[in-house]
Amino acid sequence: MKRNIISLKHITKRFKVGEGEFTALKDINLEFNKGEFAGFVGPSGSGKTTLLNIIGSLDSPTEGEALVMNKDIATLSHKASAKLRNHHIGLIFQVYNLLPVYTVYENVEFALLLQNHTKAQRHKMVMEALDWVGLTNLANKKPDKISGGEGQRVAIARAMVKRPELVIADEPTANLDAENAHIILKMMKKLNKELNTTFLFSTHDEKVMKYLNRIVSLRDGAVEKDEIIVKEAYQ
Ligand SMILES: Nc1ncnc2c1ncn2[C@@H]1O[C@H](COP(=O)(O)OP(=O)(O)OP(=O)(O)O)[C@@H](O)[C@H]1O
Repeated sequence: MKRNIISLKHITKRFKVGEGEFTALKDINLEFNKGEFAGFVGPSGSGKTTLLNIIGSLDSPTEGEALVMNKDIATLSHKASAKLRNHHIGLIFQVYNLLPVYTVYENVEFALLLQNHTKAQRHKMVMEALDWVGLTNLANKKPDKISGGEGQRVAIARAMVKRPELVIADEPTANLDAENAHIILKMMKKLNKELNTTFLFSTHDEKVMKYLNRIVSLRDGAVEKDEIIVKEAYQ
């Protein structure tokens, strides 16, 4: 059965620019169900990151209602939005943002420290997440001793270790070569199928688009097209 996980109604986002305002999102209406593997595409400046930031409760809309896992992003307190992110949303960015003084293991474990797990539970969860991305052998390495592709795989493990319902990936392949891009996309697709995690991307990358089950095209802050992709090329 389909379960709604994101409901965006009449979302508008305006930024103050000098004395005036810039409208980055204009009346966005979209619904996403649990388990979707979807992406926002569109030219630079079309509003992809702004929209992902609202869905990820990193920002709030100026107008409209954004319900994410039944939580109204516009009215969440600072503490409640941090809790939503810490427990239910995994974030992956173009830059991996690994903490350089910690090992791969510790970087992934970090995502669990705000939750109430014992050290033994954390160990099991971190090793499982590193296993998902094929990096258990690098657990004790520092980020400067691993490659860019491996760094992004650690970032995926860090996002997935708390088994979030939703993962937001903003241009996750932008710094990767084609081979590494396909490796991480296959990993994310596998996690999407096995754990039914919902993935939402922002991308310019044709390689990413080939994996998506749904492509929402944005232009000038509005939805231009919303396509469900029936045939899955890489399955
Ligand atoms: N904090 C801000 N203040 C002012 N304008 C902003 C702010 N954040 C974003 N914008 C503007 O909103 C528009 C949409 O930006 P956004 O980053 O969402 O686009 P994007 O589609 O993700 O672009 P890209 O593909 O280049 O990352 C851009 O014109 C941008 O300059």
